[in-house]
Amino acid sequence: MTTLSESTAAPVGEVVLEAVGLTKHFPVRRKLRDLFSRTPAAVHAVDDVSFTLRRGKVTALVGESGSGKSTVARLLAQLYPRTAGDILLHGKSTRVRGGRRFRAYVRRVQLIFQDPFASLNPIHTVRYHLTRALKIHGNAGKTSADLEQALAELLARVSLTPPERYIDKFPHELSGGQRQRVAIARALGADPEALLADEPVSMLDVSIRLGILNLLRDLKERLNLAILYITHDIASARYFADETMVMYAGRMVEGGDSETVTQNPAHPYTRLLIDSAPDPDRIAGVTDGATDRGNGEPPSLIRPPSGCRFNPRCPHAMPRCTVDLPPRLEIADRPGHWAACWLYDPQTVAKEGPGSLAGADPAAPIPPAAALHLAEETR
Ligand SMILES: Nc1ncnc2c1ncn2[C@@H]1O[C@H](COP(=O)(O)OP(=O)(O)OP(=O)(O)O)[C@@H](O)[C@H]1O
Repeated sequence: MTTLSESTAAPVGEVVLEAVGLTKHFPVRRKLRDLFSRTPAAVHAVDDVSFTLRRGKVTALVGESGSGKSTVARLLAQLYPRTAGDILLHGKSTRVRGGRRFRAYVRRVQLIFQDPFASLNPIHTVRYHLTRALKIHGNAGKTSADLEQALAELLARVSLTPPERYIDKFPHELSGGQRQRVAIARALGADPEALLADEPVSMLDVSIRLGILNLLRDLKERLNLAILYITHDIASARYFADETMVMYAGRMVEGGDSETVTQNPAHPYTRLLIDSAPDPDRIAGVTDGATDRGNGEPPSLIRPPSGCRFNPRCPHAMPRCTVDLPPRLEIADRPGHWAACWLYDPQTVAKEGPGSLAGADPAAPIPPAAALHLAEETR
C-alpha cells in the first residue's frame, strides 16, 4: 500500500495558495504620550502583500532581516490572524483559528522552520515524530505493517536510508542536515500540496545547504509541491526558485522569474541586495546577514516612511517617492517582471529625474532594467 501520493494528478502550475493584499500589524504597547494620538501604534510588519504559489514551482521571498518574510509564512500557515487581506486555498477564502478546520488546512499547507533542533522535540525519536504526523493526518494506514511502510517511505523520500539506521534515533544523535531532513519528512507525513520553508538552510553548515535545497527541488518535482522558499540570500533564490519576489520593510518591491530578477534587477533595493551579497554564483558560500551591509538602515516599521519605504536609502529617489506609494509597474524586459518603483513611470522620471530628491545621488548608476526601460520610453 502506498500511503502518500507519489505523483499527483494536479497539473504543474495549478494555483494552490494565494496571498491577496495580505497585511499584518502588531499592536505595540502605548506610551503615556501616545494615549492622545488617534491611531494606536503598531509594527507594520506586512503590508499589502500579494503572490501566488503554484504546483511544481518554487517561489522565493527574499529580503533582509526584519522585512516581514517570516510573518508572511506564519500568516499563510494560519498561525497569526491577519489584519487585512485574504488567503485563498484553491481560490477559496480561508480563515481558520484552531480546531478541525485548522487541521484540514495544515494537511494541505505545511510549514518548515529554520532551526530543526528547535522544531524537533529532543525527548522523542524520529519514529515518534513521523508516526505522529502520519496519524494526525490520517496517512498511517490500518495495520502496523502499513505504518512501518509509510515510515520507511517518508525516510526514503528525504534520503535517510536505510530507514532502520535513522528511525529510532533521537534528534541529538543526528547532524543538523539530517534533523532538517526529518523535519521535512514530518511535513511530508501530511501529504501536503504546499510547503512553506522559512529559511530552511540558514542554520545549517554551509557544506550541507545545497543538499537540502536539492532535496526540496527533487520533492517539488516528484510530489508536484508548491514551495515558498523564504531566504535573505538572493543568490540561492536564483539557483533554486522559479520565481523570486523581493520584500523591503513589509512591502513587496519586485517580482518576476528568478533569472530576470537576479540578473537584471529593476528595483534599486534588489540591486543593493545583489551588490552586497558576497558572491552570487557561489550558493554554498552564502553567509548569514550578508545582505544587511547595505548603505543605511531599514526604517522603523512603527512609523514607516511615506511613499516608497526605500526612499531614505535610495540613491535615485525623486520628490514623488517620499509622497506617493509606487504601484507595481511592468518592466519591459520580460513578461511578468514588475517593480514598485517610480523609476518605471516615464512621466515621473521626465518631470523630476532620477536622484532629484535632496540628498539623493543623480549621478548614481541606475539599475540596468531602468536604463533599458528609459531608453525604450525615449526612443
Ligand atoms: N509577534 C510580534 N510582535 C511584534 N512585532 C513583531 C512580531 N513578530 C514580528 N514582529 C516585527 O515585525 C517585523 C517583521 O518581522 P519578521 O520576523 O517577519 O521579519 P523577517 O524578514 O522574517 O526577519 P528575520 O529574517 O530576521 O526572521 C520586525 O520588525 C519584527 O520585529
